[in-house]
Amino acid sequence: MDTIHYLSGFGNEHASEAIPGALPVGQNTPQRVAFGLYAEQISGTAFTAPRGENRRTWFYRLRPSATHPPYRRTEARHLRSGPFDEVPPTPNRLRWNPHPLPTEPTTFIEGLFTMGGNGSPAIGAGAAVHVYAANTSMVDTAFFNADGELLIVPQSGTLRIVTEMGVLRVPPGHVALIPRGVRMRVELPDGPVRGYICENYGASFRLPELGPIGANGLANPRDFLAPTASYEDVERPTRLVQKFQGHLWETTLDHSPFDVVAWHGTHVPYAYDLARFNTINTVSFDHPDPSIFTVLTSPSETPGTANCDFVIFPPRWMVAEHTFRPPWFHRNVMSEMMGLVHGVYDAKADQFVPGGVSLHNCMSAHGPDRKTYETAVAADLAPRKIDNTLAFMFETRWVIAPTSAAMESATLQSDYDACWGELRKAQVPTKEGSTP
Ligand SMILES: O=C(O)Cc1cc(O)ccc1O
Ligand SMILES: [Fe+2]
Repeated sequence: MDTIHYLSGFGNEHASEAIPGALPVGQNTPQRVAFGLYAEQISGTAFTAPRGENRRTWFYRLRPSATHPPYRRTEARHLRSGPFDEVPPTPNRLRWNPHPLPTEPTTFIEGLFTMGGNGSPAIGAGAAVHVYAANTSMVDTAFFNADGELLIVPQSGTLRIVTEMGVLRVPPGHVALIPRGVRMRVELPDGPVRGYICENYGASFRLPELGPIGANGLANPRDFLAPTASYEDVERPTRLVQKFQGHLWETTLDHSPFDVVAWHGTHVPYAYDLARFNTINTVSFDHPDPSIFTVLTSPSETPGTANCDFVIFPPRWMVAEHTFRPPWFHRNVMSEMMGLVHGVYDAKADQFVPGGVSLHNCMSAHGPDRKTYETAVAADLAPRKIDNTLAFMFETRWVIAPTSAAMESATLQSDYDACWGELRKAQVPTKEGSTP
């Protein structure tokens, strides 16, 4: 396994050079950059975005990215983008089993399968949810997404993600955040992989405000790790594939695009170990709203109403007294797509399995399944650790429309509704005069 060095801190102005002296000091674009390197800026926000939001990085590279022939359209297989209008959005609760691992050689790009989404890259709002399943490393191939950033949640198998800024190692239980436009090559050092992706068309993910929680807690900035510069001086034909307005385009370079010798900036990829999440929850009674578990948020223009939140349900102690401890029954204005990295999710005793997906759209009634309910109302409320589990949710202000491929997939469960089917009616004492 290669040793990877990281820089710590979400949103920092990071700087890294693979060769001492490659990074200009005190300015971005010297007349002549050291070693004849090319200075090139990538921006992830408008130049004039407020300081706290502004994201951009300066690369110092062997060749400018501009040296490429035209792109041509290429096949997108099961990768889709907004507008999600293939099938009418459904108010029904849906759940899918995991996608099988491929039997044919399949890379990360070829193994992308879009489950659904909202908004579109054309309007710069909304998010798509993809799953991936792959068994082959990308070789002499690079990918970037012009449509938004990618939050990658591995469920099985480790990803080694080579980016323009350096290398990230992302096993299950960790996540990777790849900013819009940044080139990546996904390698599978330990064999086949499967996982989830939130493709965010809106404002980039950031740490949520902490309000009365204070200055520490939830995901702490220093646990987000950016790569250090490492470059390839490779002159071999390389396929460069991009997703642009929902379609895949490709061109062929005569060199590796991972030729950045030094860089500095804020538009950088991160890896984050979800075990570092400082989970905060009730120590008295009642089950708080799951916003307490927000790792990252993409805000919309409406305060407090996210374009998309990334929320996790990690191992934690349950201590609430005189409380129904699992997630309650609810109908939410926000729409929820969930996945499970491993273990059992505390609202679903059965059939929500690692690698699976569930969808509960705006106002669709859901909550604990029957078995969870019956167990929880009968439970002795000693402190109990929910352990060996990691579920998560992409929660968004807009309805998530599934793709036609997701609706037609053999992985779609036909009997999800049945998990709430046999909940017994409450027995209230008969009140005099209550019958018409
Ligand atoms: O539906 C779900 O399982 C997600 C969820 C969890 C929770 O603890 C409270 C509300 C909610 O939507
Ligand atoms: Fe929910």
